[in-house]
Amino acid sequence: MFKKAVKDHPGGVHKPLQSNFLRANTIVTSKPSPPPPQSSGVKRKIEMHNGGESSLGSLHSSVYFDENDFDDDLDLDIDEPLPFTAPAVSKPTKPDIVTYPTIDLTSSNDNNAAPLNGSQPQSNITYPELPPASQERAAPSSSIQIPWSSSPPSHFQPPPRPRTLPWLKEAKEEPDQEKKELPRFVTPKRTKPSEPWNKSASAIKEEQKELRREYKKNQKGEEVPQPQSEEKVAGIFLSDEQKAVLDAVVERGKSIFFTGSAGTGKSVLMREIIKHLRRKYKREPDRVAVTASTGLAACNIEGVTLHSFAGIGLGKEAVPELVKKIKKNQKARNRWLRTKVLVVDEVSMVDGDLFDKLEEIARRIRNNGRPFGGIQLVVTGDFFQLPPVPDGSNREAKFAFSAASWNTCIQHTILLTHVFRQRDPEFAAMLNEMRLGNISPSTIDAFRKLSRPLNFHDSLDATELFPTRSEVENANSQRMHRLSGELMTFNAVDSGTIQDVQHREKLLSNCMAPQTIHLKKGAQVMLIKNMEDSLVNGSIGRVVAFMDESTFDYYRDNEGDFAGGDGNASDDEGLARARKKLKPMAHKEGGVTVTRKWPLVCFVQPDGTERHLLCQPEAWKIELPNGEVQAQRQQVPLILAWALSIHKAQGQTLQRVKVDLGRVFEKGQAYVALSRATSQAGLQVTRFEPRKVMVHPKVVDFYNNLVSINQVIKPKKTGSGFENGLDEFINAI
Ligand SMILES: Nc1ncnc2c1ncn2[C@@H]1O[C@H](COP(=O)(O)OP(=O)(O)OP(=O)(O)O)[C@@H](O)[C@H]1O
Ligand SMILES: [Mg+2]
Repeated sequence: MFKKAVKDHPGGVHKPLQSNFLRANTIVTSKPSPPPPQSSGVKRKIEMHNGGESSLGSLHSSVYFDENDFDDDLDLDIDEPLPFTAPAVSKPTKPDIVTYPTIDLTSSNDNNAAPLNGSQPQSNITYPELPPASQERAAPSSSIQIPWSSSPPSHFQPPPRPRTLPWLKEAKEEPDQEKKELPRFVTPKRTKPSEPWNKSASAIKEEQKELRREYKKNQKGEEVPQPQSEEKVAGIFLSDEQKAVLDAVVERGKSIFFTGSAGTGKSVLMREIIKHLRRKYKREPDRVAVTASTGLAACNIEGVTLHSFAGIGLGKEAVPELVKKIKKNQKARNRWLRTKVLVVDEVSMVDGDLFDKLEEIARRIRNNGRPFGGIQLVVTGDFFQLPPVPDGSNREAKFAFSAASWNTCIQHTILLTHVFRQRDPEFAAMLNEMRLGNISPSTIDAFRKLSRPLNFHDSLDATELFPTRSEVENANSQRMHRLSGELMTFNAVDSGTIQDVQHREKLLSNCMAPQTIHLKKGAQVMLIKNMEDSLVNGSIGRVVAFMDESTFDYYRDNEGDFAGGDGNASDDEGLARARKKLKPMAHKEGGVTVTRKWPLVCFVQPDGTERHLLCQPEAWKIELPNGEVQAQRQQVPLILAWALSIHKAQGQTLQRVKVDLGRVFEKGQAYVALSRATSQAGLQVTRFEPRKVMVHPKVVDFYNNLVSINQVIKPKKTGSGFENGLDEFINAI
């Protein structure tokens, strides 16, 4: 069957390279290969890493090392841009690796894998006669409401305990919190903000009565009806292609690299995979290691960096030394021994040499000759986005797919094709051209037209994306200075098992939440946690007041839409009046204690509705696979959002974005910045120059050589999709 497919589609077949034995690589794509791009920017010198002498004897010498977790991706929010080098036109080279249609559809058992140094196993290849995947059928309609955003799975969980009225705190705990809708400090959706603080005295009295009634009921043990939050975080409806990857990873134990352009739901899928893997290994949670290339990306999925997981410090030494180092570190050694599945997010920033080192370390420490010591790899990222950070030496960074062991470790490469972020197919196509560095004149024109200022009829500005941290800080502090209100400072509470405060701070400095955040009324902020289905990581809003929980509770329940949204003087008067009214009542009922004030933020939804959220501290964790929380930060879930670094914006979905391409200097940066936008109407691009859209030629080669499953499977005459649905699709990978 496979031979037949190959015969029918000879162009789709490439010879595997650099592989000691055949492993299957299945690539599912519906995109035709783009022409080779013009390469530009700094030319990278690629070196192949020699793993050093790998005498096994040396593994047993006794050198003691501490666990040395260096996590620092501050450098990614680069301080100073590198000088821009004129683009050098490079001839497309032969790819270092070819992901090839040597599809091992029969092998579902990893135990069959041969040792790296073993002879080449017989390729046992069959190929199903399947029509190509129907993306249209597979994916849910792109016009459905997007119910979630980038955040770790725990953020979708309800808050730890239900809200009770402050003076009912002593009331007995609800026996089954899971079953209840859990309200948060959030107002219901409203289309129009009404006048604030317009509560009449009689209404207040009525409210007092109601509260007393509820209090009495509660004393009698009756259930107090809790205010219902309008909607819960919606369930996840994965598309068929996402489900296929999930199944291949969780049920079939495949080592997978899934990729796709920005907004194809890689992060959503990865969170779902992690959730399922955790469920699968719930009795042995340390079997699943969740890692990412950078501290920020790791923090976003509540994992650790790959360096931290490996216990290799900066990982500069040769493999034998690193192995010694790990063996002397009981915790790190155990991690290597216990791990069954290694999740790696944002792999585009993982250095290829590091990948090879880790692969060899895994085989040696685990004393297992299979690829990556038999560990199942679940890897995701988009190599057209940010590349590995150069390590400071003259050596240029090398992509993970250029690692010698990449092809042997990754059994299947799957390209997600349905773009969820941009519902407008024309805009999605423009971004895709940009991604591939192959921009047509009409697309250049269309991008140039986006230089006009954005015009929205609310108080929110577009978030400006900058390549460097200093530009971001300047832009945000200039805007803060223009605001006249009182400056409120929120300091994080940090904790964790790492006792060395400096080390812990260094880890936490990569966290999205800052140690200290200064806010004023009127400040534009971004929510950095998922709170409700419409208040998600990436939602942009404006601080309208600072208030304590009781004040918020009271007015949420009474008036709901009390904050006018623009932080003007009448709000202040209203707030003062409200406090006056609330105080005597509170004391009468047994003591509302006026606690700390938190920022009240008015978020404007894409449909124009407003939600108010009292932003109280949330937690960010850096957690090892065994559950040890190395570092934790509790902070209000906000950052200033007039400006954001491209590094911090990576992975985000933003409704209004402004990018000056004149400032962009790194490959992939322009694409990352522009692809955050959900629509052309919400994107302003200035100084658009095709030469600023820099794409690494090696990345283009890599993706060009991903062979479409459509190319090797002869479509059935009857239709373009898999006739028997998902099962067929899954069987094809
Ligand atoms: N199956 C799905 N159904 C509906 N919406 C989805 C689905 N998968 C992802 N989305 C939405 O699409 C948007 C982009 O998803 P996500 O951030 O996971 O993409 P990504 O591939 O990780 O993008 P990037 O490469 O930019 O990080 C998000 O708003 C997300 O909620
Ligand atoms: Mg993502």
